[in-house]
Amino acid sequence: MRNLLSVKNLKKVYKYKNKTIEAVRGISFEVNQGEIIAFLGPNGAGKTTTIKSICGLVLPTSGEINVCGYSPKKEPHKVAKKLGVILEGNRNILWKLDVVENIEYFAMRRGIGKKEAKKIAYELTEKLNLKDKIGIPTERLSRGMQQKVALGASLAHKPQLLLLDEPTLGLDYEASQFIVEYIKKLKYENKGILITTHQLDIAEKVADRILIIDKGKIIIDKNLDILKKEFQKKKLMISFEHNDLDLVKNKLSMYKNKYVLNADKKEIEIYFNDSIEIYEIIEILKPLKISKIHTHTPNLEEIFISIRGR
Ligand SMILES: Nc1ncnc2c1ncn2[C@@H]1O[C@H](COP(=O)(O)OP(=O)(O)OP(=O)(O)O)[C@@H](O)[C@H]1O
Repeated sequence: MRNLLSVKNLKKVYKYKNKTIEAVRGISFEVNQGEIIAFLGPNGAGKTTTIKSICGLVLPTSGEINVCGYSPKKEPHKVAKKLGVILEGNRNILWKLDVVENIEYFAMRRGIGKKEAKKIAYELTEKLNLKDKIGIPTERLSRGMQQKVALGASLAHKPQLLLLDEPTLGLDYEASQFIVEYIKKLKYENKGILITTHQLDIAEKVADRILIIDKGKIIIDKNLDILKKEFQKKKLMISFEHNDLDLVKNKLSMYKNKYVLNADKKEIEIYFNDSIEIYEIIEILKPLKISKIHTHTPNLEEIFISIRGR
């Protein structure tokens, strides 16, 4: 798998009036071909600063960034040819131009000839389902359509690495779904994609790997399936042949903070630290006629909440 982006020990300190803000505090990560990474974190965690540093829009305080072999600081034009970017708020499109003109314009700006740029523009317009919007200035399109235009513009020069900052922000279900499916297809064109979002369901649908940043530091960098498995281990659901959960309550008096009773489903959810503890709990509950023990696969939202809770 070829490496498309490497970020090493990136730091960014903003100075504003008398204040210094450590927005990014020494982060390192990589993006490879055919990989979609969800870059998650609370407001102000440092996501946009990182993305802007990769694009060369923010000058890092220290650290190294390498995009397909080039440095954003020393070789910005070469980096621009390899990178497709959607920044928050669609700033990479021209509002008076229609979809074809936008894509054509951005393709030519990245060095593609006029004839080829036109061809790409029509192809992408078709793929993005925007053919019937040709001739309409982008400012007159809906938010979802504008976002498709932005995606088209970011793909105009066939970049290898895509940085998408909140690509589905403010979009309805259908438009978000379209963008998600489109992004997934790009992975099979061997592109590498870094996507920031606060919509954890979107991250879960699209990502192979989860990168979580908090207060300028990476706290998680893991494959989504592995992350789910790790968190899965910590919770078990146990149901009984009867629905007398008071019996269960009495038996578990020693483990008061470890379980939640789920009366309508006749089951308990047990949170445990290690296999010894869960073995002990099961031994205690055995006489109450357990009918089923099953694990729960957490969704990304549950994982995120539990990481933040730590
Ligand atoms: N130009 C700037 N000057 C001063 N401080 C800044 C500047 N840009 C960002 N910051 C600060 O840097 C920190 C990180 O901001 P950043 O926009 O990178 O976070 P984020 O993770 O993208 O947040 P959000 O999810 O809200 O978009 C914040 O404390 C922010 O106020």
